[in-house]
Amino acid sequence: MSQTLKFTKMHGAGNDFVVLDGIHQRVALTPEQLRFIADRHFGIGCDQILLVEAPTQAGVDFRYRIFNADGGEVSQCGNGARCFVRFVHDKGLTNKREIRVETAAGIIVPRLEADGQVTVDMGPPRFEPADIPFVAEARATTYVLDIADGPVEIVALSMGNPHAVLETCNIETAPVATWGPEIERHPRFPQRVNVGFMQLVHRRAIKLRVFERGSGETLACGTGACAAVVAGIQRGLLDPVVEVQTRGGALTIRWAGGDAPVYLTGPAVTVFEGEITL
Ligand SMILES: N[C@H](CCC[C@H](N)C(=O)O)C(=O)O
Repeated sequence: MSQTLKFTKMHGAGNDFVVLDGIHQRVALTPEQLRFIADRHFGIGCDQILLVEAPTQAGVDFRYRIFNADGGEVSQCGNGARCFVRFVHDKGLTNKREIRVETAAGIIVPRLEADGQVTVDMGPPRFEPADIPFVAEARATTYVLDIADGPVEIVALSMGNPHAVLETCNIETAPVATWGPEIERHPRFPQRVNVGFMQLVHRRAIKLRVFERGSGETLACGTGACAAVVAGIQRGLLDPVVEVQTRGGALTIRWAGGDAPVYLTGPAVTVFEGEITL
């Protein structure tokens, strides 16, 4: 039985999404159909598919589900959260400029700013290996991971999704294409991992490239930007407010440390509307 779905194509700093309203249309997609939608040659093309649903709990405005280009459902997407609030506001699904959104990783609070940027309370980072998840004897600030090219030092943490952050001295020549897929699937990350390569510019700016779990290298990764700044602050290398320069644009991350939430600010852009029959 074929289905025709209305969609909106959006991006946050070049991390691009197909956004589906699952409230006013029935959306039931298999992993194969999700992969087709994400395919940049045979489908629409995107890094992730975002599904807007009615909330399942009180005190929340919407539910937000995220699917990577490989068809797998995941629990958090920072750039997507910014596009989410722009979508529901522009589609008249809410007149609120700040909304509470239920995700598989917990509640997030995106807010439309007066200047058109969007700020998201992404919640606090989590460092316990079991929460990431990451196989380690005990929690540590950094870990040594054995890969084909030898041991590499990483910071491992969760922003509601798993992240490994490495430091590089040159973001342009960093081995994203080789170390990225190897670390993504490293056996110490039982649910795989997003792999960030961070170059320090100064205490209030970094450059970042991310090989994303389930999607490959993207032009920007919101939770990856959060994870990289948290890792830098944890290691005493960064101040509490940092500009993250990605290939798709600039994001701003704020974190006061400890159990404080991480705030992500950046753009959310609607590119076009369309329909697809599956
Ligand atoms: N690839 C991520 C999901 C999308 C995250 C990224 N697009 C963001 O903006 O945070 C994962 O598998 O956890």
